[in-house]
Amino acid sequence: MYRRRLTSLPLFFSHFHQVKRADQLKIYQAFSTEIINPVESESSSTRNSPYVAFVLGGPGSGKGTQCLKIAETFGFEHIGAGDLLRKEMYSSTEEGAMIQKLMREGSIAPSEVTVKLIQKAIESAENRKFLIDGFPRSEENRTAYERIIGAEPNFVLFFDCPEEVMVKRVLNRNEGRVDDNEHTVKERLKVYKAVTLPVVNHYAKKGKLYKIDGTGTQEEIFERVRPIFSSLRKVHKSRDQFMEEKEK
Ligand SMILES: Nc1ncnc2c1ncn2[C@@H]1O[C@H](COP(=O)(O)OP(=O)(O)OP(=O)(O)O)[C@@H](O)[C@H]1O
Ligand SMILES: O=c1ccn([C@@H]2O[C@H](COP(=O)(O)O)[C@@H](O)[C@H]2O)c(=O)[nH]1
Ligand SMILES: [Mg+2]
Repeated sequence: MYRRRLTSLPLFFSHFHQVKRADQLKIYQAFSTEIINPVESESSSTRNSPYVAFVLGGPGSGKGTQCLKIAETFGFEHIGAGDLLRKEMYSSTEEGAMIQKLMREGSIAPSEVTVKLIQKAIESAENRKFLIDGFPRSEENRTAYERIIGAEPNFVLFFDCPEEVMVKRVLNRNEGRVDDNEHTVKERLKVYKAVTLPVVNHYAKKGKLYKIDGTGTQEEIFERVRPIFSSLRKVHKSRDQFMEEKEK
């Protein structure tokens, strides 16, 4: 009854119109944000389990920049997988040296290492709503997360951006990152196309992907992201109201 009532709410879809693509995948179009079969995952109905959005996109697509805005506006905890690994990298352990080498090469760290760091970050946060930025980067990362954490993400944001725009942004970043150079960016792009895009496709097929146009100014992009999170707020408000009524 509870689920039926929830799924009948016209929440996600009220300001999106449905269109059909040539490949017959149903998509929902809102401004320039594509929402591919959005569904509230089963696990999100458990009130105390963490609410997780993965944030994917190529190097320099603006994941970190948009995550900061989302976190500030909508009260999510921002976990940057790359940030966790960078912290580890400076820890002068053997693992740190291994991570530095991988980052310089633009390769992906072992799943066990990244997932354990993410797990620790989730467990030590008071917040229960998370943006996991830059993860999973491979199908193997994805299955390791599901196995270790025991859950799928509630949904996935994907910042879609042309290669030349991403490269320009990365090379202008100027934050002293070991991987912000022409050689590593090329390698990262290869890895992104070969290994990360299949993960994006996986979530599109599962109806969990929000594809966002990652071009334009930071503010323009955030206005494409905003309706997704505003809709979630409405979902949770309605759910809380429903539970309160039920408990009366
Ligand atoms: N819309 C934008 N227009 C111009 N510059 C941007 C835009 N969004 C982000 N930037 C800048 O581009 C650089 C890369 O952005 P950001 O770090 O958010 O990308 P990212 O997807 O997290 O990249 P990475 O995967 O390498 O961590 C940063 O210097 C950021 O300030
Ligand atoms: O899940 C992950 C995330 C990151 N890495 C490594 O870190 C760099 C930088 O990551 P950003 O998300 O762009 O900050 C990335 O190129 C990988 O080398 C990883 O291995 N696994
Ligand atoms: Mg980043």
